[in-house]
Amino acid sequence: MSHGYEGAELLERVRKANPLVHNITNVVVTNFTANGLLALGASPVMAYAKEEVAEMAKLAGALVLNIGTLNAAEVEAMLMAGRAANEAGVPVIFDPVGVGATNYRTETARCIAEQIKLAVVRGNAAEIANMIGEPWMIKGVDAGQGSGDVVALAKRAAAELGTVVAITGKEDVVTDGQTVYVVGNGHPLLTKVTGTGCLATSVIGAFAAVERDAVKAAVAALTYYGVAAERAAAEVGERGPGSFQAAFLDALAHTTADDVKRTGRVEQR
Ligand SMILES: Nc1ncnc2c1ncn2[C@@H]1O[C@H](COP(=O)(O)OP(=O)(O)OP(=O)(O)O)[C@@H](O)[C@H]1O
Ligand SMILES: Cc1ncsc1CCO
Ligand SMILES: [Mg+2]
Repeated sequence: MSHGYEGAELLERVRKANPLVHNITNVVVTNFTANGLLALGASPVMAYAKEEVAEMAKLAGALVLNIGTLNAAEVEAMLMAGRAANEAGVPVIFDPVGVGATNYRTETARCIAEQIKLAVVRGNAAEIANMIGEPWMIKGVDAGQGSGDVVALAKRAAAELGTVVAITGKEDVVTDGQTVYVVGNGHPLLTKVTGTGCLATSVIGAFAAVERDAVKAAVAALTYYGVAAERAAAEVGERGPGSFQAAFLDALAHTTADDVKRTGRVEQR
């Protein structure tokens, strides 16, 4: 799929299926995540109460867990939702926000990875390294980060976690520990809007809802996402992050399968 061809087909499947994506996510990105999923053509729902999360997770096409602003009640709800999703065969996607910054985050993330069968873990390089106890700077992830190192890190993480791992950054790396894909699309303005990583994780959820091969789903999602970002950046020109955020939501809605086919840059490593 060197030209994003398979990913293009998957984008059409997402839009046709309009999958329900159940998010238990952080308070910073909730609205942006819901709007991004709507723009894509999926159906977002946020539900956090332990009285309803299991029921909602079973209804959904995918469950997305994000520990960005975690607390004890929410972690309990995530585990309940995750177990219900696992029982119902609903793919669970995990975003280990800020793992390594505090012991609570690190312990919680590892607990979720141990107790819940995860389809994809999506984080930046520092978060993925910290998931498996490897030292990695929390800040300055992009500084001098050779993609070769990130590929090796992603493979180690996938092997240790027993799940597909997606590391985002200048290039996105997706692997099940064996096959590795690198997505070249994206734009630096994505790093100037909060929650673009979190939304990427939820978009992977929408693709995983219609494609059981989690590597394919994650590659297709991130290619589409990067292509949309490039389109938005071209539209905003010299204007800044605020304009980009709005243009990016528009681009998520307007980016077509054909755009992905033409401008997607995916290579197998
Ligand atoms: N330097 C860059 N150039 C192009 N695209 C980038 C760059 N850095 C990140 N991206 C893209 O930005 C999106 C978010 O990835 P990133 O790794 O920044 O997530 P994150 O650190 O979890 O972000 P957040 O926690 O703010 O949501 C991805 O689609 C990724 O490809
Ligand atoms: C800024 C911030 N703080 C906790 S979560 C979050 C959004 C990025 O994930
Ligand atoms: Mg993040």
